[in-house]
Amino acid sequence: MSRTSIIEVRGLCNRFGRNSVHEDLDLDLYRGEILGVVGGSGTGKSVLLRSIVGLNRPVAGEVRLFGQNLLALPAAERSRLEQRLGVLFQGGALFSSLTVRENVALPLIEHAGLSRRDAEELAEVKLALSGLAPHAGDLYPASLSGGMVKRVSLARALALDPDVVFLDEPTAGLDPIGAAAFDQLILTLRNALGLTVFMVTHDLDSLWTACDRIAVLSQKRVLVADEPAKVAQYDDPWIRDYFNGPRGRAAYQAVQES
Ligand SMILES: Nc1ncnc2c1ncn2[C@@H]1O[C@H](COP(=O)(O)OP(=O)(O)OP(=O)(O)O)[C@@H](O)[C@H]1O
Repeated sequence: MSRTSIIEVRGLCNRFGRNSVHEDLDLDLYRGEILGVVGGSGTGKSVLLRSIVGLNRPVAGEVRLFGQNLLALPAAERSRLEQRLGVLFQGGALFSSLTVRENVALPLIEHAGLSRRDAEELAEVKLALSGLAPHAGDLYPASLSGGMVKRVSLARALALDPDVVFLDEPTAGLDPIGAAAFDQLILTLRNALGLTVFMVTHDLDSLWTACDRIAVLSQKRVLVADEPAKVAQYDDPWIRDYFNGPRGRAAYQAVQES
């Protein structure tokens, strides 16, 4: 099957003072895939995500989105391109003073120029798509469960009909049933909407259940990016411990039995 790369990261370098996070990192994201990004704590998974969506300026390298070098574009074109990306941040990053409906409507008002009324109507559609009950729109973020926060954040990430969604640890803090339901939601949305998904995760169940490929960050670069079964066999001490430790084996077994 031929694959179309819609995001190409080449020679990416990120440094914060003396802390070198990425050196010469390459990665492709293919149209329609769910890519899981894993690595030890502090290996730069979130910094990579932020570099691709334009929230972190790398010291060197290229990020090509849909064939265009993001970092070389004038601000207006860059912003247009960035609107084809939706982001679900760790913790949700919802505005606490706005209702759920207003949170999801905001990007539609600010970036798509919709009236408040139209934006709120469309927000309801996105909330339903993310598996939330109709009354959820009236709630404020403080009264939501962890699973609901993730779903509202997903609805907001989907507000502008992005081609690609970036999920930063979407199942962190959810109980196993909530996490499994979220994995299924991501799979359903990818299949129904043709989304491409970049998912930073520590969740072994998500990796085996939802991901087409896994990229492992180690030693400041992508050590390997391949199908889950191939990555699990890769000869590297961190990968061996991660996939073949008790939790890794249990997650693999659960997927085999399902
Ligand atoms: N804005 C920043 N200023 C300075 N250092 C930063 C900044 N953002 C990230 N870092 C550093 O970059 C490194 C990678 O951070 P990052 O959050 O990407 O790691 P991660 O792989 O996502 O970790 P975790 O799995 O623990 O969430 C860390 O050493 C972090 O301290």
